[in-house]
Amino acid sequence: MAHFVDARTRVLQEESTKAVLSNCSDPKADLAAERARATFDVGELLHYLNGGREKVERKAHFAELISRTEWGNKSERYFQTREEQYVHGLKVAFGIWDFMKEKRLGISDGRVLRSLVNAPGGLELHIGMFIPSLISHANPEQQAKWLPKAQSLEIIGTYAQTELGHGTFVRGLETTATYDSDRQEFIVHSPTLTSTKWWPGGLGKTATHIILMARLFTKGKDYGPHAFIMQIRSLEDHKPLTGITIGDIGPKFGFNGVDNGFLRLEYVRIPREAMLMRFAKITPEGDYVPPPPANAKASYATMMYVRSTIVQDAGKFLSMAVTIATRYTSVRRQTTSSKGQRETQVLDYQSVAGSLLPLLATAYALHFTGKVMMQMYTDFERSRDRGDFSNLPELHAFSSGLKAMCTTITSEGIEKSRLLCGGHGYSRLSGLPDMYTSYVQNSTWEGDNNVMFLQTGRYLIKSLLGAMTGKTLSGYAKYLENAQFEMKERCNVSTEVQWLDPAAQLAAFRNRAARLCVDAAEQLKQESGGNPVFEGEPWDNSNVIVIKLAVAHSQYVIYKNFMDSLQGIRSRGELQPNTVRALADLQGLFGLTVLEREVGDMLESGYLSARQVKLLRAQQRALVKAVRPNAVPLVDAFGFLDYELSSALGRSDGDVYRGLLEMAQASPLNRTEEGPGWKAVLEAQMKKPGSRSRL
Ligand SMILES: CCCCCCCCCCCCCCCCCCCCCC(=O)SCCNC(=O)CCNC(=O)[C@H](O)C(C)(C)COP(=O)(O)OP(=O)(O)OC[C@H]1O[C@@H](n2cnc3c(N)ncnc32)[C@H](O)[C@@H]1OP(=O)(O)O
Ligand SMILES: Cc1cc2nc3c(=O)[nH]c(=O)nc-3n(C[C@H](O)[C@H](O)[C@H](O)COP(=O)(O)OP(=O)(O)OC[C@H]3O[C@@H](n4cnc5c(N)ncnc54)[C@H](O)[C@@H]3O)c2cc1C
Repeated sequence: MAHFVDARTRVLQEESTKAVLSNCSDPKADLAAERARATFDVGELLHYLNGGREKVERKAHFAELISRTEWGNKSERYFQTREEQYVHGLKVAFGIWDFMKEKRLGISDGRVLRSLVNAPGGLELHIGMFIPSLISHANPEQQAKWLPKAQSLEIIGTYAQTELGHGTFVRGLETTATYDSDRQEFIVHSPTLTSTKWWPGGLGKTATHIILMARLFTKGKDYGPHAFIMQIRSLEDHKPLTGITIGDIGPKFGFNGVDNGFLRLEYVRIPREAMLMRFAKITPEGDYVPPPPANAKASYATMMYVRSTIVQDAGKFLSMAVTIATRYTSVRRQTTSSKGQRETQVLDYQSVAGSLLPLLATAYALHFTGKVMMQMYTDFERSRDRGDFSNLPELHAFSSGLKAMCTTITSEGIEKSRLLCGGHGYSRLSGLPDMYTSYVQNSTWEGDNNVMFLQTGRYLIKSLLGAMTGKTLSGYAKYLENAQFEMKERCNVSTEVQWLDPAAQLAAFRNRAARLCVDAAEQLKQESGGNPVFEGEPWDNSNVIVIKLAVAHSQYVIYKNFMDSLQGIRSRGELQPNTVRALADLQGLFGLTVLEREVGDMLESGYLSARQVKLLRAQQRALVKAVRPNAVPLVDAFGFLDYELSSALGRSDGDVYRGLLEMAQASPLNRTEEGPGWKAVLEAQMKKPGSRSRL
């Protein structure tokens, strides 16, 4: 009902309103002014990063269409209960599926749609691991039987590997698959409490089938973990099959639209053909045929695929967080130095810009590394299909370290972005809390980050030891051939501006990694009392330095990818000079920010002098300033749509306060004026006789 305000009240208020308006913020104008400062053509970069104008327009068209569907409507997004989230997540998955079928779209469009709606649900593992496992582990007959059913959603699968007792140590899995040659069947069983499968996404209430990772026993011998396909629920009434107990594992830190589940198996029989037999096989008589030695780790291939996609996506999530924080801190004004002056845009505070703009640069760095990672995985698949597994060790080392590095950077980056948004960053309506709680599991799943770093460190130390005996190295570890030379190297930068040279930055990254590799190998030798031992106590006692080495190597790789990508862009003339210049500033800012954080190692090793560190810091600060005018244009170039970000603070028009007020209206607490607590609790207590007497 309209509220009547009399004339006297209005007149009295008029003066104070005028005073407030004179320096009140105008967020839309602020954002427009930021865009006017661009030193490069935003459209050009937008199209370059997103694969061309046509793809950008296609995404906007999809967003327009799906935002009008029931499953694509995001207005209730932040107010759903867990059950609502779960059911909604399923509707989204099926909605996308049908949309793709109706419009005859391929997987790359599917990725775009999934990213636009951004509502992970019970089908994540079906798409992310069940189907990929069939493709990489099943033989042609098995693929012919299962893939059509999986691809038409006749069955829904997940990947059941982790158990209550073991996640990291895959060889320690306790679920058994014991071959019975009389009936040509496997008996799958959970022999202990700790063998209960725990965590698989979609297992709780959605999946009808699983890829089961279990220890294969035949003729009394244990052959370690292998992959099997089996049905767990009836296709008629969705109830668990005999001998199978399944359920949801309860609420989690985030990602609650997904029904991560538990599973117990009690002497369940599955046919011999349930074992995925592309590489290892079992004969009807129960003889085990191992995979060729070169692909002994072939059963781990799905994990490597997923790690590669995680690396590919890390940059996208960081870019989303940075887009929200950059737009918001450009329109957020706080504190004025003198009366009558407009308050300062918070992005102009050195403390804010100094944290946020390096994150913006990092988001670009991760974008380029994501591309390199996927290219490397695709190359591996091609050679694997020809029977050539020679690049598997490098792919494993590269994807493990980058998975750990990129997810650490992005997890921390989302949280830093949230903090930079002050109080409004704590509101779910900013989009940042949900982004954090549903992203941060990337540091744990698909291999805990420290464990993944250790895999990379192991590979690097072995490479170094090989090089010392004359072995030629290839790929990103090639620099270790010169490790002895690097031990004597000193940085030759003598002016601030020399730090802008990518070669100087790359040399520092490389030198730090090479020296750490030598140190780590030395420590491992000492712990081993001679020849390095890559397991047990000597290895465990060297974990800290090995992880440090893997971090340094991954940082070197990310920087090198950024540098090489930019060189490629330059030499192919793909972007105009102004755009390349803006990217070069980001490359420098990324490089110097990481080096600045790690100077301790380089001072300790003697590679850098205290004076060179001072010069480095000064140049890093100068680059923060250089990037500042392009901050909003550079996040605009990522091309996120408002629909995609679902953030009151990240709105592309800058109208953040209206955004907060409008989005808050959907809160279920606002359904009635008095609120749900009035009748249920407040009224009875507040009107209780004697309630006015004090405590
Ligand atoms: C919506 C509809 C839309 C439709 C549209 C469609 C759009 C499409 C959109 C797409 C949607 C996507 C959705 C995504 C969702 C994804 C969700 C992901 C969820 C994540 C799930 C998980 O979380 S699932 C479980 C993962 N669980 C692990 O990740 C365990 C880690 N644990 C280990 O991985 C091993 O345990 C560990 C440590 C290596 C030790 O393994 P180990 O003990 O056997 O080995 P050792 O350490 O002894 O090493 C012995 C030698 O093996 C070498 N080696 C080791 N591994 C190797 C390997 N992989 N390859 C080669 N070599 C390897 C090593 O380098 C040594 O080599 P060397 O001897 O020469 O030095
Ligand atoms: C949201 C989510 C979804 C998941 N989805 C699935 C799924 O679909 N399917 C599935 O099978 N699994 C799934 N997982 C399980 C996931 O893969 C494991 O949690 C992960 O691999 C880590 O294993 P863990 O939990 O046993 O940790 P642990 O190995 O117990 O780690 C605990 C700590 O010990 C350290 N540590 C462990 N081993 C070593 C070592 N050898 N050297 C040094 N340090 C070590 C780790 O660094 C960590 O700090 C999911 C997990 C999460 C959180």
